[in-house]
Amino acid sequence: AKKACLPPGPVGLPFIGNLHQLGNSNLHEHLWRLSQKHGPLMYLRLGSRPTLIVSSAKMAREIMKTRDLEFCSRPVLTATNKITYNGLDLAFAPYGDYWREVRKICAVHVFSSIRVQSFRSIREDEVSRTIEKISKSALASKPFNLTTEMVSLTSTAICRAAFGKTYEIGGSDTNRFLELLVETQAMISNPFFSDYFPCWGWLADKLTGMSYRLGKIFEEFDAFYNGIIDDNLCPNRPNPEREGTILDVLLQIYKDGSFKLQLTLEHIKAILTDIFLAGTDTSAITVNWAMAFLMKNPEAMRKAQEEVRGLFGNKGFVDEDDVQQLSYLKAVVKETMRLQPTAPLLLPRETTRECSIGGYEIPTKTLVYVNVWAVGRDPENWENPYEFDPDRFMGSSIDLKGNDFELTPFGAGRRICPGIFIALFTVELSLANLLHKFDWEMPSGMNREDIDMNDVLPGISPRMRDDLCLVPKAYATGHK
Ligand code: HEM
Repeated sequence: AKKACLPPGPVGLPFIGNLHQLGNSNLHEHLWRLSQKHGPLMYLRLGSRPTLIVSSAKMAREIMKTRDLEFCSRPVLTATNKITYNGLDLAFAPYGDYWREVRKICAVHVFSSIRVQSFRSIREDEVSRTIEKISKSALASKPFNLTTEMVSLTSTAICRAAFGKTYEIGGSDTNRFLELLVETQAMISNPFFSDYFPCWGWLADKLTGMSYRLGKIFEEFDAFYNGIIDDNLCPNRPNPEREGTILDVLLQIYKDGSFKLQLTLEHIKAILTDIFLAGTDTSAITVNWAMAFLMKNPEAMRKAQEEVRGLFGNKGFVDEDDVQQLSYLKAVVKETMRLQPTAPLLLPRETTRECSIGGYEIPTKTLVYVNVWAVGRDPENWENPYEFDPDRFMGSSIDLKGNDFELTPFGAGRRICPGIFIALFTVELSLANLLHKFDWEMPSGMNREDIDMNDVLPGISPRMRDDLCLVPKAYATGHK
């Protein structure tokens, strides 16, 4: 029989494979360096898991388009499996009938353009409240923490879309819920031994206390959801704020059984967890990276501000219709996501069966990471790849919606991010208003070089270790 030829990769150690070769933070950068030596299809063994790292646009197209069906499952990992009620969600469910059905339900009822539009007023309202807060800070000429504010904005907007205004930030329940989300992000960024050493890993996870912490987080989430669901299902407590929320819509499907798949409350809770985990930090972090790039590139900042002020200088607020005219701003977002994609390795995928690609054999159940951070810096695709230059996208047809494989920060194919439009609306609207209403300066005693974009906290969506604190100066626009 023909001997399977695995893609090249660094030589590993017995037992742990290549685990010891992975740095802790900037994993994407580390893998990029390794792939420069070994090629755009690189094979690693993480403990007992075969792993493929994909680092070129050509190979990304093979994986997410040509061979998407073979590469579109997800690995069952300890942390995500637990918090998604054993994969009853959308993002971490393995490929199969179940995932197809849930994806369909969500495409129609959660992510459709009608639904996304129905939450427009929430986004605009939350952005304008943030702008008011910043205005106060501008009056006092005080530094403003953009990082925490953006997280608060996106979390509040998603909470309102999911549950209604009743559960807005400020209530102690919701604050605890948001803390839980932060703890969960940390949990899913931390590898569990059981993910790589199935025989004894569970014991190690128990000894390190990881299993216990995970169980506690899960119980708290579950209790929070139970409270909200009871409240929603209680006929004696009608509340117009809840109508049309994501939870309301999913509970309707649950009650009238109108889908092929019988939705249970556990499915609903798992889907909500996805929306919170995927939908809050990601958009906030993207705005944060964009502002950091603009601070370091004053010429791009000037152009972006001139555009939005030139077109809407006489308005008090730039709304979502206006944003559609801001082509330079959209180029800034693309350029940000090229150089610093929010999820540099996308979400992990897993092969559904053994297959061959690029002349190599890939075993079934191989863990697959597409390194879009590496693709964004590949001189094959980009001129002066390390330069932040939004102009490269002006007049270019490259979009980030999964059609152009040199720029796929939202993934592509069957597993592409279904929240892409919610995300882009949120990011572009926030950024447009931050630039329209304020000039931004470094706090006294600091200069632009002090913004350290290389020192990042590890995770699916790495973020700068230091919060981005800037001094806003009100720019006189027209009337409200
Ligand atoms: C800037 C913001 C965002 C970025 C960069 C982002 C990126 C991604 C990426 C890279 C994937 C994996 C794609 C793949 O495997 O090919 C993904 C999946 C997903 N995203 Fe997003 N996302 C963002 C915002 C959102 C928002 C706002 C929501 C929901 C409200 C959302 C919900 C999801 C879900 C449910 C999945 C799983 C889809 C599946 O596996 O079928 N995302 N996202």
